[in-house]
Amino acid sequence: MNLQFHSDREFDLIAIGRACMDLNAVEYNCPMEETMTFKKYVGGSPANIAIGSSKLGLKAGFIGKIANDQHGRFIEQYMRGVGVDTSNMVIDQEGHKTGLAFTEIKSPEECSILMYRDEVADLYLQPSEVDEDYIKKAKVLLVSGTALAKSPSREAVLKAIHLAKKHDVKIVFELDYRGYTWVSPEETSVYYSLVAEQADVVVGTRDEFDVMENVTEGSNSETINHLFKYSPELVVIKHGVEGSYAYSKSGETFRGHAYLTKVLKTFGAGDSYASAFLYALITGKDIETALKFGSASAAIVVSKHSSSEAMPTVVEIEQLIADRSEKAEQTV
Ligand SMILES: Nc1ncnc2c1ncn2[C@@H]1O[C@H](COP(=O)(O)OP(=O)(O)OP(=O)(O)O)[C@@H](O)[C@H]1O
Ligand SMILES: O=C(O)C[C@@H](O)[C@H](O)C(=O)CO
Repeated sequence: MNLQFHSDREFDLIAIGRACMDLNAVEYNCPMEETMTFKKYVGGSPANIAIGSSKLGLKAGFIGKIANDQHGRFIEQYMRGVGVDTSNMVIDQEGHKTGLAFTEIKSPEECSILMYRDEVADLYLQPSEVDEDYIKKAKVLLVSGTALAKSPSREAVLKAIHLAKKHDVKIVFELDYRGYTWVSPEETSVYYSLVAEQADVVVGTRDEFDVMENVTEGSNSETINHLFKYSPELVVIKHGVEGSYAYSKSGETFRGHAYLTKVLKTFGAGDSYASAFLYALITGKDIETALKFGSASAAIVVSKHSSSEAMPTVVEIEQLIADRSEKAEQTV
């Protein structure tokens, strides 16, 4: 199965949501309380996905609001530097700040993120700041679930989805759940369901789908039975190091295996997976190959320090896939 995209669009992918800053612990295997140094990177799931896609050679754009200060300028310059179109990044004029994510690397298996997201600029994106002429130039609109957490960003995203539908832009909904920003699980479930039912592709972890359904320990079959009654053509459910599944509306199931690697930290897996998975789909590869691309990209990023700067090239991804399939052949 291959998804079909418009071939005549200027942008392969436009992401909407937050562009923030990651402050990653420089000391490994150390609790946050004792960590003294942090290295800054651009962060925020949709920004990471735009950066990852651009490094893979896609033409990526970004819609979001950034702070009118040194941090906001750092983010815009970095994203422009890696080839992301930043013409539709809006500079906040009301004193809102850049969202921060401090990461703790207690051990490769025990990582956590401490988020500072009060009054963050990204959640103040206004519907009037979403431009129809920009959206209609895209093959894919990548929507981050966190951008639905508060108004006016919520309405800005709903407008972008409406415009994407109007211009036949494929909507990819990355659930990207960050509990901290939401008022209640019920509220999250309402907005996640609303957007997932309108999307063409929905991507998330099993836990995030449970949040969408407001259940504990939901099942993949119930998730797809529900979503395939609506717009989605493809649903991707990730299970961490256990790998991932892609389900098509036509009834096929594809399994993606994680590539085991020397893990430095676990965060960044989801964003690198999404950018390489989408790269493969948009460039016409089949779902099995897209799953391999996503898994290989994630394996590369979890072995490195950052989420954004560590995003791999196509050559690195293809090399890892080739090395592992050669090894698998040797062990048969
Ligand atoms: N420890 C690991 N080693 C190798 N690959 C991994 C590891 N953890 C995750 N992956 C790969 O990354 C994919 C996505 O991981 P996961 O399900 O943890 O997503 P996520 O929770 O969205 O990630 P994040 O931690 O960035 O939020 C997995 O399907 C797997 O292919
Ligand atoms: O999404 C965030 O706001 C934080 C990310 O930038 C961070 O690198 C991460 O969690 C990636 O999964």
